[in-house]
Amino acid sequence: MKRTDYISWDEYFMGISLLSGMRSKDPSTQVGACIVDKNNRIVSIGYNGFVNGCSDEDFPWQREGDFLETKYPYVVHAEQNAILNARGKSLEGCSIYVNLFPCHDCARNIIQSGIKKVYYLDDKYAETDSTKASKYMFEKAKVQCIKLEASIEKIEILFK
Ligand SMILES: O=c1[nH]c(=O)n([C@H]2C[C@H](O)[C@@H](COP(=O)(O)O)O2)cc1CO
Ligand SMILES: [Zn+2]
Repeated sequence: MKRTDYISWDEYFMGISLLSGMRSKDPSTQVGACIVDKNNRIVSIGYNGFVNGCSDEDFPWQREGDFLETKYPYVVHAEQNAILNARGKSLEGCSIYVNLFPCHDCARNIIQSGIKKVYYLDDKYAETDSTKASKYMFEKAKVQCIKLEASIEKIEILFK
């Protein structure tokens, strides 16, 4: 008889996004993204981090202050890293799993890459203009946004 406590596809892919987000050095918000094709094959993964060549030792993780002294001009968002990590492979008809609702810049890139579904968990910036713009564009571009209700509280990964 088969196991009954196995994780669902949604839990698996969102779990991979959350695990990828654990690689992020951002002290305030860790985001992970996992792009999956129609056959449930993982096409690409990413998390938020500074651009190549810009070391975490030299660049600031600050949120406030002079723009150039904050993380914002230097950090690549998880969704965009996932899209770029696909290295030009077609993402047409794919889905993206991301633990935080995408900002307007990620939304533009998601739409242009041909991704048709966005699965997310948290929408903590729902009140911002950026998120409002994302939702408006997703709606117009017919990209479906699906909030995954946490069916399980945690997934434990044991190394021993
Ligand atoms: O779509 C997104 N994808 C993504 O990777 N991020 C990252 C960029 C930053 O490192 C962090 C947001 O930082 P903060 O919550 O401190 O403003 O999350 C943020 C968003 C949306 O805000
Ligand atoms: Zn973004």
